[in-house]
Amino acid sequence: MLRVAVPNKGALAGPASEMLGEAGYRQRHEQRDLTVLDPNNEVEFFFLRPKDIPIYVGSGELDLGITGRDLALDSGAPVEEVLALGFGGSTFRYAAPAGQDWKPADLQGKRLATSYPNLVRDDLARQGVEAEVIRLDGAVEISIQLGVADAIADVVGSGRTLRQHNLVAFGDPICVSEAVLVQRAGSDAQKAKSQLTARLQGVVFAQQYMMLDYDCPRTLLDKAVAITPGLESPTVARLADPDWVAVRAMVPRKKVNQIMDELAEVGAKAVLASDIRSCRL
Ligand SMILES: Nc1ncnc2c1ncn2[C@@H]1O[C@H](COP(=O)(O)OP(=O)(O)OP(=O)(O)O)[C@@H](O)[C@H]1O
Ligand SMILES: O=P(O)(O)OC[C@H]1O[C@H](OP(=O)(O)OP(=O)(O)O)[C@H](O)[C@@H]1O
Ligand SMILES: [Mg+2]
Repeated sequence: MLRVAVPNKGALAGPASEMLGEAGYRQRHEQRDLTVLDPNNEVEFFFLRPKDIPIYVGSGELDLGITGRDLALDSGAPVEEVLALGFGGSTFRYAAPAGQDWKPADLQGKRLATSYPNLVRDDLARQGVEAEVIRLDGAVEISIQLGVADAIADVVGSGRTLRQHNLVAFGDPICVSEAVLVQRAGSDAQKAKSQLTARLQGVVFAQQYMMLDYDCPRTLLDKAVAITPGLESPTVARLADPDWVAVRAMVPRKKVNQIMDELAEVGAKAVLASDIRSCRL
């Protein structure tokens, strides 16, 4: 039985469970359930705090876990990334009161509040800056106005929380994070682990691509295929009208509208874009 850790709360919990559901795994119905058995797939899921997940996986108690890259690094646990999952994207940054042009060197001798003390200490050491690191559990952005810190290092998503507290981020991001699937560093390749990884990879990939279908005059096919080369090569099917063909190709989701414009420009008709739920390449 494969044992897999999944975030039980916070920013990663919902998307992680959705992705596992999309990959065909049974997920919990009750928010409070701490375990779910999926006997058909021979997997047991453990719903844990995302911060604790690297500890369980690093100790070898659990085979795989979903957590944030930033949390995995801060934990210092011996885990390695198997797959980046494409959700929970954030940066981890220094921030301080607006109105001054802050640089990391300005942190010398200052009090710096954070929930990720190891990540911060490592970065300060790399930059040769000595600062007092104050460890807080959350709501770090308020610590400056409450007088316990001069600057912070915290997760930035949309940037809204920083703006609300009149703080500005500065310096290069300490970490560019997203949700990741981790295993114990150096652990063996195992069939059950590879199967779960491949299924998640299929969902991650499907979310990055869309399927395009369109009709195209046979004389313009080469131009259209150059716009939508597909992964291997697009599928081209005959239509009842011998002068026309139907084309089907996967395209990167981010470029889909631009590609549809280009196809329309070369003379394609009935251009349809649809979501892909999962795929195996
Ligand atoms: N606003 C956000 N946008 C994107 N990712 C975020 C955001 N907030 C947190 N994350 C990511 O989610 C992970 C952990 O955050 P989460 O809020 O789930 O845990 P936590 O803050 O430790 O728990 P708690 O909320 O109970 O204190 C990190 O990897 C972080 O990068
Ligand atoms: O840039 P934004 O989109 O505003 O998001 C960033 C905020 O989100 C997270 O907080 P969370 O909700 O996890 O609360 P916490 O501080 O208690 O962990 C993070 O710690 C920041 O405070
Ligand atoms: Mg949080």
